[in-house]
Amino acid sequence: MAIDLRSEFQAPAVDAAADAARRVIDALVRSGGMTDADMSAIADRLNAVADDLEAAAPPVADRLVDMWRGDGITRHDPVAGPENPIAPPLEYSAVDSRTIEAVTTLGLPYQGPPSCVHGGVSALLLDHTLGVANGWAGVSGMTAELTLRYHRTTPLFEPLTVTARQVSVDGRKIRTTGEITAGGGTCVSAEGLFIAKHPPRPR
Ligand SMILES: CCCCCCCC(=O)SCCNC(=O)CCNC(=O)[C@H](O)C(C)(C)COP(=O)(O)OP(=O)(O)OC[C@H]1O[C@@H](n2cnc3c(N)ncnc32)[C@H](O)[C@@H]1OP(=O)(O)O
Repeated sequence: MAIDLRSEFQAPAVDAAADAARRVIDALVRSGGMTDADMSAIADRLNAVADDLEAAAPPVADRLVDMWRGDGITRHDPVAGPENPIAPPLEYSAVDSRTIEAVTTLGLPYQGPPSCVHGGVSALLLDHTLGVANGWAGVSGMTAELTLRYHRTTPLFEPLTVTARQVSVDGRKIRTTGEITAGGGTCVSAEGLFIAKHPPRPR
């Protein structure tokens, strides 16, 4: 049975605000200049929201400590972080003791070729997912090499499955593979070399 890999910490109101920001980003990209909305007024309203947030935000050093509390999966990262509006976010489940997966559908903010996912976004999703698979398997590290093969374009607006599996651990060298599939076919495959080393968590 799939195991949900969410962080031990939850903050539903923060996640709801990040979801709202994702909607705003998506709607802005979708609108562009083809809108009857008063974009100057919208810019004023969005800046007012940012003013409120900035006025109440903690010092960055304090927030960094908060971001890195606990030892499990993070909530702030740009791939799976529910509190980071640039994350889709992916929601991981464990497939087995060394394999994880997430299903996501990406929209216009992540576009590269027409109606397709940007190759750099695919690389981001895979790098992070390989890293999380390592954490799940029990030995993790930093990306030293990431080799990607783009087999076919990765569609927007369709469910994508992002999978990663830790293949081997040899001393400090961790080898991990992954792929993004759509409709059962492989769009992007990845091979990563990770070195078991971690910058200290801010405390
Ligand atoms: C849960 C969260 C998941 C997050 C996943 C996200 C992943 C990331 O984004 S990590 C950020 C991106 N990566 C980085 O910034 C890494 C930057 N690089 C570094 O910090 C270092 O070069 C690092 C850690 C990779 C290796 O440094 P260091 O610990 O000094 O390794 P070092 O002692 O030189 O080498 C150890 C072994 O690895 C090998 N190695 C190191 N780097 C590489 C490389 N790029 N390619 C091939 N082999 C390498 C060495 O040859 C050596 O092998 P051997 O033991 O056989 O001689």
